[in-house]
Amino acid sequence: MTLGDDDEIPVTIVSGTLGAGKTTLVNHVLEKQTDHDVAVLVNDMGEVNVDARLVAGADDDVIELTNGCVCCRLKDDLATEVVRLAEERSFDCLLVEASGISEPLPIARTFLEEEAVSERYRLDTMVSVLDAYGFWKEFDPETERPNEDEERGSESGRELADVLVDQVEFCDVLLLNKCDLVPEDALENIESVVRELQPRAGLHRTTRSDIAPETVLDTGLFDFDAVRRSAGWKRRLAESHEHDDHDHGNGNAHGVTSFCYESERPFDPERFEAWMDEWPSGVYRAKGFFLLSTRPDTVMGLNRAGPSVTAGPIGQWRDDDDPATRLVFIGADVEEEAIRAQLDECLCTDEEMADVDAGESAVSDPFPRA
Ligand SMILES: Nc1nc2c(ncn2[C@@H]2O[C@H](COP(=O)(O)OP(=O)(O)OP(=O)(O)O)[C@@H](O)[C@H]2O)c(=O)[nH]1
Repeated sequence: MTLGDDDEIPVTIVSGTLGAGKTTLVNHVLEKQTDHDVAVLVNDMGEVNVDARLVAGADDDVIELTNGCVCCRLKDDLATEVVRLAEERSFDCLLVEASGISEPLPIARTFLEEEAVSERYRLDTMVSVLDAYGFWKEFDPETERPNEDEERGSESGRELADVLVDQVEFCDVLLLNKCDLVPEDALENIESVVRELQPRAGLHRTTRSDIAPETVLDTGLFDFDAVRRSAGWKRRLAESHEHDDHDHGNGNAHGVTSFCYESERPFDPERFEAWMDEWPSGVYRAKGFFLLSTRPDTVMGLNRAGPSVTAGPIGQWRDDDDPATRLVFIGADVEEEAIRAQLDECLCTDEEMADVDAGESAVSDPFPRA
């Protein structure tokens, strides 16, 4: 059955480099939109899809695709899931959040070329969330780099920059995010570089991806013919066909590796905070949630991307939850075994647990309260 234009569900694909602010944007849109019933599909590269939990209202409206990159390894899953979604429930917009290592073009192709998908969906808006702070450091040779950049390693930095160029080139709406961290003159420079790469897109400066939902939902902005005419698109389309054959779904794409630390035993707040202050080299992205001995009922969230760190309560564990720490670490040359051992050292000992249970613990809890 071929559906008419009006029946096709508009699709917004949100892409952007690791930690740029994609989940923040999705949450923002879900919170603020009133005109549309939005379904969300999130893809995360770790074995645990912490993004699904970090998206507000994650219960019913968020579909997860885990343990791979939606642009290659999970491509068939993506097609199957979105077709199933359209058959099972009615909604009037689909928001796809790609993992920070996904390239947007192969995802777009699923919506354009897979018949079962394209007869139900209409590719509507390609959104790129750009980490203006990261872009500033990557492209401005004058910039004095903070220590953490040296930790990232130049090779992976270069490869990530390639992905970034793709993301700037093929989008309809571009959020220049994290503007709070970048000085005005640098922002002007970035804007002019971005304009050269992509004169067609609507460019918006944002902090915490704060933008009106109608800027990214059902905009009608995606224009395949215009995009196809650009030389870059043809080249990338050819490359992305080749790219189908290789798998970068095991957390080793673009020189980036990841692992997930899990434990049902809570952290001692003082030791865990001290460990966070030290921070392991090579890790430039971390996210997920953790247990603290002092707050057994609270879901504590950790989100770190470059200089942005938040660690604090994000909710209460529910009855059907399985409380545990699940932290995903992403970076270049990440020393997984050493980090696991350090985190194990932060876990409460049996004695400390007994003190906490008996209400006799003298430990201080430096983390923020709700
Ligand atoms: N200072 C600052 N921090 C921000 C801004 N936007 C997002 N963040 C923080 O950056 C971190 C990463 O944001 P997310 O929305 O999780 O990023 P993401 O693109 O979904 O990350 P991945 O899915 O891992 O690629 C979080 O700690 C956010 O609170 C911003 O405009 N300014």
